[in-house]
Amino acid sequence: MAVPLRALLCPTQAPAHLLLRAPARLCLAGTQFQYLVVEKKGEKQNVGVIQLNHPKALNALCDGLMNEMNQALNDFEDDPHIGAIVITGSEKAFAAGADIKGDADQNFPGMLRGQFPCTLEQSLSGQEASHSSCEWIFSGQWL
Ligand SMILES: C/C=C/C(=O)SCCNC(=O)CCNC(=O)[C@H](O)C(C)(C)COP(=O)(O)OP(=O)(O)OC[C@H]1O[C@@H](n2cnc3c(N)ncnc32)[C@H](O)[C@@H]1OP(=O)(O)O
Repeated sequence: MAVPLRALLCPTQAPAHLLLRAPARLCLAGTQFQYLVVEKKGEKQNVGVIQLNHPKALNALCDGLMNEMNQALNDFEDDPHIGAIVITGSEKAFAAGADIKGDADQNFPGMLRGQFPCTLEQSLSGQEASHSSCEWIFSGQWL
């Protein structure tokens, strides 16, 4: 017996109109995101939105967040349906910069000398070098 596709994707008893209107919250490539909310938005579902989601620490860029960001960016870049990627923050802050609590042995001069674990920067510069068809949009500002 054929199984409806929606039953495979959303095996819940929620009413159909809720299933259709619910945002497409993603676990890209099976990844569970702890520090990000990752969604496809837009009429054509072709805008990848990555929201930093560690508001208790003002979205400080800890290793976990940066690794997840790298994963989400790569997954969107590999998705031929995505034409733009938006990176946004929380209500209070976009991001408070490097995680100065998690990396207790880090200090500002050290970070500036290049010890900052900036996988995002690596990812962005890598994408620039590739033939990416995505536009990048950052929403918000650093504190
Ligand atoms: C190469 C790159 C280098 C860099 O990025 S250097 C920059 C590093 N960032 C900073 O130095 C900013 C440090 N944070 C602050 O100065 C202040 O925050 C703000 C002015 C941004 C905001 O102040 P307020 O509105 O009073 O918030 P709050 O109570 O200080 O912070 C709320 C919670 O967020 C945690 N937090 C804030 N910034 C960071 C951070 N950068 N790394 C880790 N945690 C951070 C705090 O500790 C606290 O949490 P809790 O309530 O549990 O104590």
